[in-house]
Amino acid sequence: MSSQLINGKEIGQQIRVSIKEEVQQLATKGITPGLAVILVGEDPASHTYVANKEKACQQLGIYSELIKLPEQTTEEQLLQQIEQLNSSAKIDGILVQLPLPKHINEQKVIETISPLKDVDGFHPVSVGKMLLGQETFLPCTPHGVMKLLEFSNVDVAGKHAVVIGRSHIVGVPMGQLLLQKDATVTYCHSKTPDLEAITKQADILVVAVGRAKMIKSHHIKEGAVVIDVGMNRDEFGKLCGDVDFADVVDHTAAITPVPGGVGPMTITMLMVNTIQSAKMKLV
Ligand SMILES: Nc1nc(=O)c2c([nH]1)NC[C@@H]1CN(c3ccc(C(=O)N[C@@H](CCC(=O)O)C(=O)O)cc3)C=[N+]21
Ligand SMILES: [Mg+2]
Repeated sequence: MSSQLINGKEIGQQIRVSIKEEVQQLATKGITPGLAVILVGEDPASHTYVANKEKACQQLGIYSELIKLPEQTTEEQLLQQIEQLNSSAKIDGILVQLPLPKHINEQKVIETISPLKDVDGFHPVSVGKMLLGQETFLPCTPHGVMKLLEFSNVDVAGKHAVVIGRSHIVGVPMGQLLLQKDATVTYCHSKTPDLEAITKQADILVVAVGRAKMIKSHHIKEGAVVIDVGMNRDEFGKLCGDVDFADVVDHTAAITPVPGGVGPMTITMLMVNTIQSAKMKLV
């Protein structure tokens, strides 16, 4: 079976072209969207993501501030920094890169970010609105996956969508967004007794587990659409997903690669949310 490669880099760029036009429109009204990214500590993987976000901002004409804080930063200092950004007129979006050092309470940090600037969509107010289908900032990765499906002409309505993973950041909101597009949704996780029995029924399979190449061809129904949210290093140190791409690809109707699939879309959706936030200044 010949499979369609869902190219997140290309689709992301396509969306960025229309975002750039929006930024130029806003500029004529004296508005420059602004994004602040706070990075605590020295995780090298985090630095790569942050660099990609900075690049995207530059490319699009979004003002960006990168705030690097040392590993030993106290929770109190971090909360103060966030409050300063909450009241800054130049900043429309605030992203605190996760995970944070263990001595800092992540939930407290997330709840300190103003819901008006919560471009990650992680604040309980944003999550609640998302669940109710109200307008809000959607979490970037699941939102990006929905855009990938849309741009690849994958119909969601009436399909059986299986999500593996139940993180608050990806798995849980992913299932909800699919449900809102009228999919029948099943969640699988580490306590699911017979994973394959469920994934074999998936028309659309989204994998967000964090285990290199765990999904093999025996998990897949012939002709399924497979979305790989994983971001791991294989035994050679090469970036790879949760799906064994080489093993699975010929059984799929469409599949995302890693890299070049979901990752670039996550960043594009962060830009979309930042502009959505800046536009609230218009009314
Ligand atoms: N508050 C918060 N929000 C996040 O959205 C967030 C976070 N914390 N912590 C870390 C994760 C991870 N994440 C990625 C974004 C883009 C790529 C990305 O651009 N990946 C490229 C290549 C990456 C590479 O080459 O290393 C790709 O898949 O093609 C990856 C990972 C956002 N995260
Ligand atoms: Mg994320």
